[in-house]
Amino acid sequence: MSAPLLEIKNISKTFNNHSFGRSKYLAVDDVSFSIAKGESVALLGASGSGKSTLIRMLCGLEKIDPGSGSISVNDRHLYEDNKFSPQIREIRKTIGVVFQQFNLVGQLDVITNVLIGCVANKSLTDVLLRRFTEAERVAAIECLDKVGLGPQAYQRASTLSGGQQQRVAVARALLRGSTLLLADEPVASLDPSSAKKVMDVLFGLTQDLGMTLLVSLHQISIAQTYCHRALGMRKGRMIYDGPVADLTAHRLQDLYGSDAQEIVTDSYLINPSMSEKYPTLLSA
Ligand SMILES: Nc1ncnc2c1ncn2[C@@H]1O[C@H](COP(=O)(O)OP(=O)(O)OP(=O)(O)O)[C@@H](O)[C@H]1O
Repeated sequence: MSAPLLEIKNISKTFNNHSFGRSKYLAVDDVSFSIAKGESVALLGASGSGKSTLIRMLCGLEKIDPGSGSISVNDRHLYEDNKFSPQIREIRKTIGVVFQQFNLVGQLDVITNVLIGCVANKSLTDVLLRRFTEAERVAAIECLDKVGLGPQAYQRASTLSGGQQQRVAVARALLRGSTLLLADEPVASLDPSSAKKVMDVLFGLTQDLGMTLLVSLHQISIAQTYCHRALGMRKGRMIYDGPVADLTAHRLQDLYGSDAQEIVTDSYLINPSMSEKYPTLLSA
């Protein structure tokens, strides 16, 4: 296997839980894993298991607990001496993030939403006045073409479907030159057909452009269709790291507890062939 693009060692995240006096809540508990360049990996786990917190830590939106470990992307560390590395802006440029919420400015056209992705290289005034060079516009259209949205470049973002808006978010990551894509439940609020288009784009990019993908998902069938490997979280701990094909009914029970039945039934609606893999869960 090639050298890891993303390497995580023993990271933890503790939140102050204000609802219960001064108690602390360990949302991510001593997690370690690595992902090689070009891999597509599914991040699975029940609601509240820590997937979003982990993704937010990997892109530097959430700080890891002091002294709890390390995160490196392409051999560059996000943290040095418990602080963000001086190179954090450069490292962040190599990481594209797609969230469940579309995060586009609905009143702006699609191309401007993509160009906002190069904001790190421009002054705020240039961005607000939409002062982009011809070369930047051409590059943005190329990225939109890669996600199948070139013809929609001058349409208002608010007129796009949810799945199209997710693909604009992917085009934005492409324009930034990101080599690592982190997607946090990117298809959770989409119908099956739009979800398929978004996953086709995410997976196609890892195949065609050698990008690396970590995607959190609720539907096992989507993980099985697009990813060879899965990471599984339960109560903040990483309890599974292996082939998606080896996620037996027993392992799903470990991951999802009493929700395993519901997760498999939801996936079955998208992919009826699940009945062959999980007959016991589906007939329960
Ligand atoms: N800012 C915060 N302050 C306090 N607790 C938090 C905060 N963010 C997350 N948590 C808690 O950490 C735990 C993990 O949350 P997280 O959102 O990472 O789970 P998840 O696996 O992504 O869930 P879902 O699939 O529902 O999005 C939850 O119990 C959540 O309430």
